[in-house]
Formats: sequence, structure tokens, C-alpha cells
Amino acid sequence: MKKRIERRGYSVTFSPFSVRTPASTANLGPGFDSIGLALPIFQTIDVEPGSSWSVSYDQQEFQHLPPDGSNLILKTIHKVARDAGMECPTAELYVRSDIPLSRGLGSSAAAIAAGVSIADRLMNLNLSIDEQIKAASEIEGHPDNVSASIAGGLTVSRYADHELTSISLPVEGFSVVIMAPENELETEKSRGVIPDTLKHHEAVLSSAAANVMVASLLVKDFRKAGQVMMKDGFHEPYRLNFFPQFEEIKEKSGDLGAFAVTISGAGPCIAVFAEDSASSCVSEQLTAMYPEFKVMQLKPVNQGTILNEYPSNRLSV
Ligand SMILES: Nc1ncnc2c1ncn2[C@@H]1O[C@H](COP(=O)(O)OP(=O)(O)OP(=O)(O)O)[C@@H](O)[C@H]1O
Ligand SMILES: N[C@@H](CCO)C(=O)O
Repeated sequence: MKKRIERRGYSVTFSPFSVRTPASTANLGPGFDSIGLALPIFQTIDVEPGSSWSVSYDQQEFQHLPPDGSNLILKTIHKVARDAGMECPTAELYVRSDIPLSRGLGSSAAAIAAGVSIADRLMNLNLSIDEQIKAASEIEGHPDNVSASIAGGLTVSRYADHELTSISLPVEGFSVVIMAPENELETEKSRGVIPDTLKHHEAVLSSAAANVMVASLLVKDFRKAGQVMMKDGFHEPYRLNFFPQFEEIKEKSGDLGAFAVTISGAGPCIAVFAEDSASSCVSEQLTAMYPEFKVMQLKPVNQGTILNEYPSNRLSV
């Protein structure tokens, strides 16, 4: 079904569509700003023709987000349009999201990934996955969460000076038990405690840990993955003040059979990694031990952003 919108003397027609974007955990320990993993918590945006831009949210906890051009999804769409030198057809966006804000599960990346995908569809840009990740990284500043939200799976990326190299790898055999506290932690604040410089040999060791982690996860040697995922020197040691229970949760999760525990993105969520066979037990026990956390047992998703063309129920033409 199509709805024709008359605007500034010309008409724009497009069929309603929806964009579904997964959440993500970033870093996985030493993969700071480079490694991401898509998780099955989703944001879905219905996009319908409208005579002006609008964005509205279903759930109460998102009502404070701006409905105007300062909204991150709209800002992203407008930037992609500016960069393409095109005017984007206006649309009404209806957002439902289970990705909590500022918890280290990539909510801003999911919003940006969706914005890029919407702009791509509305202006028929046909951006490749790499071009979408690059556009999103320019806004987010680093590619780890956005690459996972866009491409799915375990993503390994480098973004510098407007140049992006990114690989998405399908993974299986393990789950992530996310421990989400009540409090939010803004990424900016959590990044503020990381030093500007690092000694060369320290960087070498953390880089080596990240390399071994990726290889181990791919060949499903989770014991080796665990050995290196907890040897980060890029960010976790500096962020510990935000996570008073981190060391204790690490120890207890290890006793329960988890192979690694990391800060999820910039936090405050904690990500506990366990082989599929152990993950239900780890999740149940952590739920019982830590009632102050919301505990979610999640199997990584190898699919990233999906765009569905379909008539929306909201359309009344
Ligand atoms: N669906 C959305 N619509 C508009 N803005 C959003 C949306 N989701 C997130 N944001 C913006 O992103 C901010 C959260 O970004 P922030 O980087 O602090 O946390 P995060 O992305 O959830 O965590 P992390 O980057 O550690 O994984 C929100 O306060 C809001 O401004
Ligand atoms: N790599 C980022 C992820 C959150 O945006 C960080 O740890 O700050």
C-alpha cells in the first residue's frame, strides 16, 4: 500500500516499512572500541510517509527522548542525506525498543544503525554493509557496537580517519548472561576515566589478548577465550570504580562454570560468557544470588539489521 505525500510542490511516495536492529555488547574485554557481538534484544521502527518528520516511542522509559531534529535517529538520517547531497523524503517513525538506554547494550548504536538503514531505504542509496557501518561509525565515533547492530554476529572492526575495515563472523556454542543493574551509566562518563596514553608493551599485551580471543571464539575453544578475555588492559582496570561488584561476580561466575566475565560496552551491564551447556545454570544461579540485577540469558544473533517492506496497521489511507 502506498501513501502519496504532497510536499513543497513535489510528491514523494514510498511504501511503509520497518527496521529491526539488535542490541550488542562491545569490547568483550580487550577488544576495546573494535569488537562487538549482536544480542537478541531488539529495537523495531515502523516507518511511514508523513508530511513532516516525527518520531514517537511506545514505551514510557523512552518518552524523554527528543521528538525533533536533535533525536539521534533523525540526526543520523539527516547526516546521511547531507553526505549524499540529497533531500530525504519525510517520514513518521514509530519506535518500540527493548534495548535499555545507557546500560552498555548499544542503544545509541542501534538507534544510529536504524537511522542509516532508514536513510538508505528512503533515498534508495543502496549502501553496502561496510558503507553503512562507516556512516554509523562516523556518528558513534567507534565501530564496535554499530558494526554488530548492522552486520550481526561477532564483528571485528577498525575505524580511523574516515576509513573503515570490518568483518562480521558468525558464532555459536556460547551464550551471554547479561547482568543489568537499575542504574544508567553514560558512555561519555565511563570513557572519561580511560587514560589518553598507554605504555607500548601494555598495548601489545592487550592487543595480543584480543587477537587470541577472536581466534578462540571462532574455533570454540572457550577455555582459551576465557583466559584472554579477562586480560584487558585498555579500559576495564580504569573503570572498576563504577563496578563495585565486578570482581566478586567474576569469581562466582567462574565457580558456576562461566568462561569469562567482562564489562558490557561502557557498562554498567556486566556480560558473563558461558558455553551453551552451562549457560542456563549460570543464569539461574546468578539470578538467585543477585536479585538487584536483571539477569538475561542471551544467545548471540548472527543477523544484524533487517528491513521489512510491509503495509503498516497504522496506515489509514
Ligand atoms: N532509540 C533511540 N532514539 C533516540 N535516541 C536514542 C535511542 N537509543 C539511544 N539513544 C540515545 O543514546 C543515549 C545512550 O547512549 P549511551 O552511549 O550513553 O549508552 P548505550 O549506547 O546504551 O551504551 P553503550 O554505548 O555502552 O553500549 C540515550 O541517552 C539517547 O540520547
Ligand atoms: N567501546 C565502547 C563501547 C561503548 O560505546 C566503550 O567501551 O566505551
